[in-house]
Amino acid sequence: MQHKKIAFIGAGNMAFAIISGLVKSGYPASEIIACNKSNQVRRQELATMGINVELSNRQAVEQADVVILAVKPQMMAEVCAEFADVDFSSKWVLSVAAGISVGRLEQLLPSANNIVRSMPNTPSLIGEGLSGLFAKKSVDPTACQFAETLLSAVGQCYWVETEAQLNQIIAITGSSPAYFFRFMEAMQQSAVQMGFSENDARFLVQSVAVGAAKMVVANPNLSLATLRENVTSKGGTTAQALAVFEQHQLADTVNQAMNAAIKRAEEMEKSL
Ligand SMILES: NC(=O)C1=CN([C@@H]2O[C@H](COP(=O)(O)OP(=O)(O)OC[C@H]3O[C@@H](n4cnc5c(N)ncnc54)[C@H](O)[C@@H]3O)[C@@H](O)[C@H]2O)C=CC1
Ligand SMILES: O=C(O)[C@@H]1CCC=N1
Repeated sequence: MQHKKIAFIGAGNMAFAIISGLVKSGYPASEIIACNKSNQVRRQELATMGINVELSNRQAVEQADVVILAVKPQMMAEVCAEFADVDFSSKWVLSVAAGISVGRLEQLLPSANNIVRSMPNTPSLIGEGLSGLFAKKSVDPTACQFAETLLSAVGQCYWVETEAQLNQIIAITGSSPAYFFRFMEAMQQSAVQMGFSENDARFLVQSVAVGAAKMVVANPNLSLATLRENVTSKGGTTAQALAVFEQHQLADTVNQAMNAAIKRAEEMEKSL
């Protein structure tokens, strides 16, 4: 990848995941600037990795070829106001924020004409991320390519045609690591109630989660339904467990949850 100067505005969980992946993939730490006003421990951690740590968002932006907006959506307007008058015409912008549309970013940074919106996820921290990407047709293809190469350092990329689809990606891959964690948490709680220690319950649950996920990947020709059916002996234990999920309308619950995530992203787009 061409080594451009990249400034991360906000260096919390998501930015740290991307920065770690970039450095691991060989991107020079000296070409990365990270700005994180409120977390001294994180700044120290970044400095130890050889990242240039800046306290001023504006100074970080001024030095950069590529600006990655990685603050909480609720902070975005306030943070962009600090450098709204910087000339962005030769800079590329990559936002990872949920619920901030390209149109809104164009308002916040009027001279920016190459804005790519993305929706990464936290498995990026271990190189297993999935990032949705969206850009208007007018955006420089080299900026799109750079964004894709950058996010490929921490996982896989998936371009969407419309910005509305990026909100769907939030529900499908951005928020969803938490759905799986919640499910595993519930299984762990149940195992603890049976008398297993927290540690043993976690070991058992995480082992099966990894095994099940690897089976999905290893068997692209088997549908998820077939993989489920292969576990489910007629009149056996799994059938009884799955029947309880059905009684409680698992599929409908998941559908409602994912639509709630999309609705929230749309509300944020209107209010932020
Ligand atoms: N956590 C996740 O799974 C995902 C998060 N995102 C997006 O990433 C963005 C960041 O989220 P997280 O990393 O989870 O949040 P976070 O709270 O871990 O990180 C935000 C960071 O911004 C820093 N910050 C606050 N005010 C600042 C300011 N004025 N100037 C510079 N830095 C400032 C904070 O110290 C904090 O470390 C959000 O917009 C979120 O929508 C996107 C995909 C997944
Ligand atoms: O919960 C959120 O709003 C962010 C976006 C996707 C994951 N975390």
